Parts: sequence; C-alpha cells; structure tokens
Amino acid sequence: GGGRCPVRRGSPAGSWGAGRGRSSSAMQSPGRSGVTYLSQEEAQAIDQELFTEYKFSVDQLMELAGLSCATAIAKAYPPSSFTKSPPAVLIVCGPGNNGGDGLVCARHLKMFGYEPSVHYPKRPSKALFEGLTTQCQKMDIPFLSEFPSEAMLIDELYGLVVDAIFGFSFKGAVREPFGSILGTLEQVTVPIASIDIPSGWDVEKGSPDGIQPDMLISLTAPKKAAQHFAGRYHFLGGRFVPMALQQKYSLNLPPYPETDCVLQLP
Ligand SMILES: NC(=O)C1=CN([C@@H]2O[C@H](COP(=O)(O)OP(=O)(O)OC[C@H]3O[C@@H](n4cnc5c(N)ncnc54)[C@H](O)[C@@H]3O)[C@@H](O)[C@H]2O)[C@@H](O)CC1
Ligand SMILES: [K+]
Repeated sequence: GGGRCPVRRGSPAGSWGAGRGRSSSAMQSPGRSGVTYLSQEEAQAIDQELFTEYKFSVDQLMELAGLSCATAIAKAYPPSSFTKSPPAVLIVCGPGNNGGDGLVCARHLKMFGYEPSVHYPKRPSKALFEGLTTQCQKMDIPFLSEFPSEAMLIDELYGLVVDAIFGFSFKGAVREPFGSILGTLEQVTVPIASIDIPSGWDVEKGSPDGIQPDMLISLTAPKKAAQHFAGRYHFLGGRFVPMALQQKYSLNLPPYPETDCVLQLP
C-alpha cells in the first residue's frame, strides 16, 4: 500500500449548468468543477426538507444512498483488483444514519460478489437499524464484536475499509469507541472509502491529522470538507434530489450519466 496517485485538480469551473437556479445563500462555495460544496447547516436543511416537504422516508433514501456507495466502490475497486478472492471488505458503522448507509452498502456489496464484514459497536434501538442488521445477518455477513486493534491485522484480512462512522451531523471531539477505531484506521495501508464525510473530519474544515481516505462518496452534494479530500476517487451518489430542491439550494449538480446512480467527480 502507501503509494497514492496524485490528485487531479484545476479542471475548469462551471462546466455544467452554471448560473441555473437562484443563489439561495451567500455561504455556499462552488468547488472545483462548479458543483456546490455545502455547509453543515445546508446539508441538514436539505435533509430535513427531503423528509418533511418532499415526504421521502429515511429508509428510501438510505437504500439509495447505500446502493450508490456499493456501486461507486465496485467501479473504483472491482473484485478483480483485490489480491485475494473473495474480496474481503471491512465496513465500520457509526451510531447514526451514516452507519445505516454502511449497513445497506454491506448488503449490496455482498450481492455484488464481495465478502463484507461489519463492525457496529453502537446500535440505535430503532426498527430501521434493527431491520438492516437482520438483513445483513441473514445474508451471512459477519458482525465483528471486537474491532481489530492492530492496523496490520486489518491490512492482512481486508482489501478495503468502508468508513460509515459519521456523516454530516458529526460535531466536536470524537467519543469512544470511535476515537480508538479512527486511531487504528489512520494507520491502515489498505484503501479507505468514506461515506459522505471522512469520519472525524470537521464537516466544513476537514482534518489534516485525521484519516486520509482513498475514496469519498459524497451523497446529495459534497460538503465543504470535501475540498480537502486528496484521495484518488471522489464520487457523487444519491441520485434522488428533485430538481426543485436542487435549484432552491443552487446545488449545480452535474448530470448523472444515463441510468447510473453514481458519478465520478474530477
Ligand atoms: N440527507 C440525505 O440526503 C441523506 C443522508 N443520509 C446519511 O445520513 C447522514 C447523516 O446522518 P445523521 O444525521 O443521523 O448523523 P451522522 O450519521 O452523521 O452521525 C450522528 C451520530 O453520530 C453521533 N456523534 C456526533 N458527533 C459525535 C462525536 N463527536 N463523537 C461520537 N459520536 C458523535 C451522534 O450522537 C449521532 O448518533 C449523512 O451523512 C448520510 O450519510 C442517507 O442515509 C440518506 C439521505
Ligand atoms: K463517513
């Protein structure tokens, strides 16, 4: 592991749909390639609006989000790129909806021919998460009761780690057991694919000392922290934001190709 490809930066800004919709907030910042990078507050406002105004259920969007993540992972790390067969993936799930995305992602990865294992140390007692857990268990996806304490062990057993610990609601100093887990993940050499936000990163400012994922799958729209992402693969997923909502928040999302649920960002 170790060697990472140089980042591709500096592609022309505003290459799609620039100027569409109205600018709803002076806080927004266009990232490289024109797509808007959201503040934490904006991400949470869009989330709320999808549920309250647009009447989506969490289950629906979580399914689409998790499927997007598994699809993006399969594009960046096809099973043939793993040194071992079947391709083993460790998915670490946190206590909120980001962790739920991870459970859905694990289930789809299994369907795609991967061998996922899940570590899920803080499980909310809600029917949604219990259901997602049972679905995984019934598909023979193992749940590890202990997190491997040595990074080397993770490197030996898995070809990829999926970080589904925290998403856009993360705030403050990391509490246990996630501090130790992230400390170990900082030392692994196999690639890390982070769902929505690299966990432990400030949602807007990032974290130079935190984990450095090789892949980031931004859901709905990238958050400001994504501007500090230096890994090889940045994908957009969660192709479920209605056009009126895209326009209200001036998301300026690039068009997804054909029927794809993910899109690689420059
Ligand atoms: N709005 C959207 O478009 C969608 C969002 N989804 C996912 O939902 C995520 C947001 O989910 P949530 O709002 O549930 O929150 P998160 O999953 O981001 O995290 C919140 C959880 O982490 C805990 N937490 C926060 N700060 C912590 C700290 N410093 N130390 C330890 N624990 C901490 C909280 O107590 C809470 O349990 C998104 O990032 C995305 O992955 C998808 O499931 C569906 C669609
Ligand atoms: K994450």
